Amino acid sequence: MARIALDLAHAYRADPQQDSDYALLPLQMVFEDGGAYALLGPSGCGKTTMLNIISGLLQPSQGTVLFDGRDMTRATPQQRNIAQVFQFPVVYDTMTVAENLAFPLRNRNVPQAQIDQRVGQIAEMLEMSGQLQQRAANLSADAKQKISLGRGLVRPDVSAVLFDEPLTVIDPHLKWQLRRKLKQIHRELKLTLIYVTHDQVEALTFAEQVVVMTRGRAVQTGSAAALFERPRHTFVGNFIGSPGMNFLPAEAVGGVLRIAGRALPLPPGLPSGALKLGVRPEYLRLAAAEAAGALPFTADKLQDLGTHVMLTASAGGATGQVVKARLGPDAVLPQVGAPVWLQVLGTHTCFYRDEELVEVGT
Ligand SMILES: Nc1ncnc2c1ncn2[C@@H]1O[C@H](COP(=O)(O)OP(=O)(O)OP(=O)(O)O)[C@@H](O)[C@H]1O
Repeated sequence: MARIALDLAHAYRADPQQDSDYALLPLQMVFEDGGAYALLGPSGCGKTTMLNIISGLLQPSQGTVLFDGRDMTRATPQQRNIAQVFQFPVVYDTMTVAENLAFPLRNRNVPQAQIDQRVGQIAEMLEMSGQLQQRAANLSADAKQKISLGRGLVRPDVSAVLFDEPLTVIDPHLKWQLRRKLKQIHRELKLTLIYVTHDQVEALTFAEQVVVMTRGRAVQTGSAAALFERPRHTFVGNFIGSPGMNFLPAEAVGGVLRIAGRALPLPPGLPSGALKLGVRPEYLRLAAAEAAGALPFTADKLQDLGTHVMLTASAGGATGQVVKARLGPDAVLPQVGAPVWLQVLGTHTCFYRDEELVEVGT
């Protein structure tokens, strides 16, 4: 296992001139030894580029990759001792499941007794013990991908195991089981795992630390709770959560907070000027008319989602801003088309300037 430190940037084109020429803008990042990380972001944000730079399939156009303080920037994947699991199964059809799992160990002349022990352990973790003697050729795509996962995890001495969207081909129900399984495997094997995905549920269930990326930038690294509670960037607020955070344009001026033509009490510590107020649907509560920290909206839509009702409401005035509020079972539901007051200020409310979080004591 290794502590992996990146201090680099990458452009696929020579002589990059502007931010958009970079697949990865200059970044510093550390993956601690034994940690479970996810790289999360939309298509094209640079996840695979970062993964390939860690594995050694790609050399960064500038900067360094350190493993335990050693410069590995120019080292090959073999020298880095990395295991990789890709989107699609990489298995030998003519071999049995056991032979496939043993392959990475046999390649490194690990003694047979150790191979048997480790293959048995991994097969048990992946619930494949009953299939060890079956030929891989006869297995389903799901089972083959489980073998690929097992082959990635079988060597105890790797620097890290890298996963590139490994559950894409997996049936949705099994996917859910495997996500939880991988988390358990991480706890038991204590390998450094780095997992690329564009699926927030996958990232948040699997990883201890999620690196949220957009357009070549790692905008926040944090636990699921931190990304939910204190998104450091509006992109994170919007990308994490379903639906994402609500944002309202605001202005701190003359000792008040102006939003949608109304003046609210100014939270302490907030700098003056243009801001965005961010509040998650989970924290946007119904309020009494004219309550402090609340704003009037019009109830546009109510969706009963079984465990809760999702209210869609719009602010009056020039902004016409639309927000979503997740109403609990005790909420007195407004009539569609009727005015509704929503509590926008509270301990969970965040403020953003130039899309970055402003730290305040609300
Ligand atoms: N070999 C390449 N040559 C030129 N540009 C590339 C190459 N690979 C990726 N890019 C560009 O670099 C940027 C980042 O791509 P990357 O594949 O790292 O993103 P990603 O987040 O992994 O996306 P996806 O989820 O679609 O795989 C994109 O703009 C992409 O078009």
